[in-house]
Amino acid sequence: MKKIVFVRHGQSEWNLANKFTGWTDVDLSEQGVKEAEAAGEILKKEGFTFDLAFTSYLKRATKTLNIVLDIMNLHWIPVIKSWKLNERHYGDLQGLNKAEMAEKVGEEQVHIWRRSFDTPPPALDEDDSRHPRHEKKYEELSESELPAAESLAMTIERVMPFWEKEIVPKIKAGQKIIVSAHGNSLRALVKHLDNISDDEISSLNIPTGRPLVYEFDEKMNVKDSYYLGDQAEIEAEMEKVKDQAKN
Ligand SMILES: O=C(O)[C@@H](CO)OP(=O)(O)O
Repeated sequence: MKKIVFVRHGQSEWNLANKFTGWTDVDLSEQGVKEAEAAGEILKKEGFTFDLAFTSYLKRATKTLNIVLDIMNLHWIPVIKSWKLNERHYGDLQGLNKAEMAEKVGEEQVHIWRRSFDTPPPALDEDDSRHPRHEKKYEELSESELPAAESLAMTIERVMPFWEKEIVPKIKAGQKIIVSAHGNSLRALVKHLDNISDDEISSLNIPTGRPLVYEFDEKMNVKDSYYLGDQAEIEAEMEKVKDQAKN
C-alpha cells in the first residue's frame, strides 16, 4: 500500500496572535513545538517511518519537520525544501489581526479573503519591504513567479505541478514520504486528492500539527485518508481554524 503523510506546521506565533501570516517567516509558538512533538510521537507509535521529506522555505514548517524527524530518529533522511510548498501569500493582509479585520470590514469580506477559491487578498506594492522580491530566500524566483498576493487558485498553480513532478513519482517508486507544509498549501493538495469542488473547498480547514495520512492503490487512486489522533479533538481544532475571524 502506497502512503504519504502531510502535516501542517504546529501553532505559530502569528497563529497564536490570530494574524494573517502567509509568507511572513514567523516561528513556532511554545504550543506549536509541543504539537510538533506530539505529531512525531504518534507517527512513531503508529509504526510510521519515512525515507524522504518535503517542506517549504518557512521556518514554522521546517522546524515542525525537524522536531518530527528528531523524535522518530530520522535525522538522516533527505529533506527537499521548496518555496512551492509555502503558505498562500496573504498580500497586504499579512500582519493584520483576523478578528479585528472582521470588525472593520465585516466577517463576510474576511471569509472571502480567507476561503474563496479565486479572490486574492489585496496585493503588496513592489517596494513594500514585505514583498518577497526583497528576500534572499526567493532570489531564484522569476518575475512571474514572485507573488504579491495569492488566491487558493493561484496557490494551486504552483503547488500542483510540484506535487506531480517531484512528489508523485517518488511515491510511485515506493518511497515513504512526509510533507510538512501549511494550511492553504495543504488545502490545495487535499482539494486535488479528494476531488473537492471550487465551492466546497471553502469549508475545509486543516488543524495545526496533526498528521494526515493518504493511502493510494497502484494507480495512485486515493483509497483512504485519515488524521492520526483523537478525532473529536481534531474536529474541534478544525472548527477553531474556521472561526478565527469571528469577533
Ligand atoms: O494566515 C495564514 O497564513 C493562514 C494560515 O494560518 O490563515 P488562514 O487559515 O486564515 O488562511
